[in-house]
Amino acid sequence: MPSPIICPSMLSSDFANLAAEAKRMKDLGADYLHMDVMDGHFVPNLTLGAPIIKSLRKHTDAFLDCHLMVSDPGKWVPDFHSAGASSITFHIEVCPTPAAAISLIQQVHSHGMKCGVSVKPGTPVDALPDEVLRDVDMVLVMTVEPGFGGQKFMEGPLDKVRSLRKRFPNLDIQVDGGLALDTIDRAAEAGANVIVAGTSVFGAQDPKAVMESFRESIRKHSSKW
Ligand SMILES: O=C(CO)[C@H](O)[C@H](O)COP(=O)(O)O
Ligand SMILES: [Fe+2]
Repeated sequence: MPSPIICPSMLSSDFANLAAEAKRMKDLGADYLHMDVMDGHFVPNLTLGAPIIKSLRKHTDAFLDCHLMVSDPGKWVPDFHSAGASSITFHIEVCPTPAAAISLIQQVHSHGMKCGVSVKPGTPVDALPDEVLRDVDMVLVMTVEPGFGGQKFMEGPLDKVRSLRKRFPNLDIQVDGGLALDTIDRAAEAGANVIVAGTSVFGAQDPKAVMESFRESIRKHSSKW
């Protein structure tokens, strides 16, 4: 049974103190640090790229879970590898065919990184065929439109989580967007075990308690998956 993996989204951290924020989250129990990479093209926002990952890597041995919201992820794989990224999650919407997705997954793996594949809220689960899912380490089901932190959680995408969990009982299924104390149970019940949260963790009085509640919710629901 997949175990809980809690990933604070550094998008909500104080970027001017990124190394200290990373250490704080690790010390409070984070499993992964989620790094939102946006190119101003695939999504209408710009955030960070490989140079920031490289700077941060000098200060932490944390698992850097890089969510690439970019139109041409393959172009950036070598840079993220050299920078010290632990994993790359790309969006299936940028792949013209399943073969293109499989080739990208192979490229990421050949650079020694884990690879995830993500779907936007409006993308059907059929966009993720078995031959793609067999090759990935994680699937990311977006529960907001990618581009910005602090948005309202969307319930609809949880049907995709349910269907993926039925098909792949051992797969790491990540959800991202609007995860908080009032939404975690729905995501965990549906079958998500990897939780990204920015606003609800960084905005909390007690981020450690929030992360521990997420973990508890997954433990509670995973026995019924
Ligand atoms: O990928 C993202 C946005 O595209 C972020 O990871 C996500 O929005 C996290 O922020 P919050 O928890 O505040 O919703
Ligand atoms: Fe993200």
